[in-house]
Amino acid sequence: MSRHRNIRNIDLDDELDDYDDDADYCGRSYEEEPMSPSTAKFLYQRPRLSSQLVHGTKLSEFIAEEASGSDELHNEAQEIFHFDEDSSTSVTPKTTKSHKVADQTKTPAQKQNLKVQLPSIQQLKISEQKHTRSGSKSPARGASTTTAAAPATVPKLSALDMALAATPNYKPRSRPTNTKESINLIIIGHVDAGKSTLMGHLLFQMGYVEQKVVNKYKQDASRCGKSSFFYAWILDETEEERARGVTMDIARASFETPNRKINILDAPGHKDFIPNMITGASKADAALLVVNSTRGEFETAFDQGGQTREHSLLVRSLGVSQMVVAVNKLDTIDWSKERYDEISAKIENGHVEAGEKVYVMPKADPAVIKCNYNLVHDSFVCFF
Ligand SMILES: Nc1nc2c(ncn2[C@@H]2O[C@H](COP(=O)(O)OP(=O)(O)OP(=O)(O)O)[C@@H](O)[C@H]2O)c(=O)[nH]1
Repeated sequence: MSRHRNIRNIDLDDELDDYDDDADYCGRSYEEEPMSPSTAKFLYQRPRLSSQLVHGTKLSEFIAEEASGSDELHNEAQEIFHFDEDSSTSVTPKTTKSHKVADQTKTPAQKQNLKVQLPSIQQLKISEQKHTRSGSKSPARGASTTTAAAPATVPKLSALDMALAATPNYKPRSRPTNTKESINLIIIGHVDAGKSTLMGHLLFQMGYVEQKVVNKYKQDASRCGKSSFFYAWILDETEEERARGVTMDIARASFETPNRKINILDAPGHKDFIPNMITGASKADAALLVVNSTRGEFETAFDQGGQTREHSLLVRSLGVSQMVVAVNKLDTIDWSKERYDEISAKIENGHVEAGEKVYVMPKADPAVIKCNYNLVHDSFVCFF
């Protein structure tokens, strides 16, 4: 048997009758179920609008009655709507199509009886008229905007004013007055050039690290067989970095000169940690390139695919245009002036061509370094 119904010849009236008969299709008909007296007393008895809106009733009176003694509601209604009760003009409701069809079937007498006169409202003024358009070409629209002007008593509040009013104790945050110029200085260079040692020693000489801390690092480092790294431990703080004697991530520290605050970003020199170095370089304002002057070491780091060139090119591409070069480990070349000149010429020729400002400065053994005091006073006069 086909499960499809022949809907072409279906009688819709019969179908609707059947639908009424099956009112309790889902179990029962709610209309037929008698309501218990206890339930009925909780039902809201809505007052009939037609009984209250008798001929000539003003909307303001209706609101006042509906409030039934509630002065607050009455006042609120009066604030929102402004009525002109002397007006003779009335507003007739818009009739829908179905209403028009129903009206055509009624006699004129019936129409007269059924006519409900709505309250006379000449002007319905809404405060805070927001929908005015200055560029409107319609005269009617322009006229309505002038009559709908907000009364002088209603203050016009912007969203910001209202937010500020909601937070009465709001005070704009003032910036601290003691602001030194802050410089992010990234320390770059080939692995084992002596970056962490140089910075650790600098911080110690400036009094940012206590003597007893350095003594402890000295003891612990020598116990681990890394005695020469005790200054580097001031910045290399993780267990793995100390055990391997290699900086793996950017280490941060800062010191202050009379006019500036210098934020040190000690970058890892090993090529495996180039991404970490780039992260630090992206925040840097200036760079300190540390080169190892030891014979063979400088050449490896500078010419033979080391990180000296790579780091300096990376920081330059990230917007760092000023760089100081510290020629380190001069003790290993017995303070040779020739070697120092050779290295500094190589560096200056390799960078000045690119328009960089490069300052090459000598750097001695950490134990005898003499640049620290002068660094504090913004002077790069060093002795070697
Ligand atoms: N002889 C001598 N050795 C130095 C000098 N500066 C640092 N060193 C030694 O060089 C080694 C490496 O020093 P680090 O400070 O760890 O070098 P680094 O550049 O920070 O190393 P990474 O961060 O791992 O790239 C350590 O054994 C230091 O003691 C120096 O001026 N002279």
